[in-house]
Amino acid sequence: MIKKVLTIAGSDSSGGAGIQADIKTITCHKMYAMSAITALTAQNTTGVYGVQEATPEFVGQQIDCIFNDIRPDAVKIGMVSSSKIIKVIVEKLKKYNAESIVVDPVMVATSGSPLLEKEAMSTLINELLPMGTVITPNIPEAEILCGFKINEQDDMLRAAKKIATSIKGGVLIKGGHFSNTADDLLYIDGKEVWYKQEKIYNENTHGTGCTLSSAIACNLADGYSIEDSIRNAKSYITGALKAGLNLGKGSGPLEHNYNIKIK
Ligand SMILES: Nc1ncnc2c1ncn2[C@@H]1O[C@H](COP(=O)(O)OP(=O)(O)O)[C@@H](O)[C@H]1O
Ligand SMILES: Cc1ncc(COP(=O)(O)OP(=O)(O)O)c(N)n1
Repeated sequence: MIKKVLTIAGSDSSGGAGIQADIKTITCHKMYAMSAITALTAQNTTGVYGVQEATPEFVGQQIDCIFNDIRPDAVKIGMVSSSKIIKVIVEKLKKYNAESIVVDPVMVATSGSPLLEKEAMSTLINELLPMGTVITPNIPEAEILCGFKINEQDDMLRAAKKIATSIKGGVLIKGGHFSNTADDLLYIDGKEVWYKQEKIYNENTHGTGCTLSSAIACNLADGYSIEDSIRNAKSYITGALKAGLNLGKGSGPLEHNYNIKIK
C-alpha cells in the first residue's frame, strides 16, 4: 500500500521551498503527497516579495477534507504564518489523532523575509512544537527557542537540551548555517545523536530545511525510527545538494529528483 504524507505549509511560487519542495520530496520517495496551504508567497531565488495568507477556516477545511478521506501516515508542518492558523492546525491534528508529525519551525526565510508573524511566536512554541514527533529548527530558529547565541557545536547541544525541556519529541538542530560543517544534532530521550556531513560548497540551498523535514516525514511514514528517518533524510538532502542544480539569480533550488531513474 502506498504511503501518504501530508504537508501543511506555504506555497513558494519559484518551486524551491514550501509546499512545492515538500511535494517533490514526497513524490521522489515514491509516496502520495497531499497539501493544506497556509499562505501563498510571491517568491523566487532572490527573496520573498509578497505573502497572501489563507483564512484559518480554509486551512481547517483543507485538513478536514484530507483526514476525512485519505488518512496521512505522516504530517510535515512548515510555514504557519499566524497564531490563528496555528491554533486551527493544532485543533485538527488533535481531533484526528495525527501521528508522525514533523514540525519545521519556519520563522524567517534565509533571504531575510519573515514567514511568521511576531505575535505568533508564543503560539508556535506553546501549542505547535509540543505536537511534534520531531522538530527541526535551524541555528537562528534554535537561538530564538533557547534564548542564547549558538556559535559552536557545544552550544547546539546546550540549546537542544534546553528546548527539549518543553517538548516531548525529538529536537533536531540543523547545522547548515555554520561555515565549515553541516552537522545536525538530534537530542531525544536524553541522548545525543550527531549526523556528520562536510559542507558541500553549493550556494544553491533554497529549500533545504523544507526538503529535509518532508524527507524525515516520508521515512517516519515508512516505519523507520526517528533516528533512522533523520539518517536517511540527511543522505537524501546531501545527494540533492551534491547534484549541483543551478537555477535563478539568487540561492537556487535543489535537484529533488537526482535519484529517480525513468529515462
Ligand atoms: N552546504 C551544505 N552542505 C551540506 N549540507 C547542508 C548544506 N546546507 C544545508 N545543509 C543541510 O541541509 C539541511 C537543512 O539545514 P539548514 O540549511 O540549516 O536549514 P534551513 O533551510 O531551515 O535554514 C540540514 O541537514 C543541513 O545540515
Ligand atoms: C513558503 C516557504 N516556506 C518555507 C520557506 C523556508 O524554506 P527553508 O527550507 O527553511 O529555507 P530557505 O529556503 O529560506 O533557505 C520558504 N522560503 N518559503
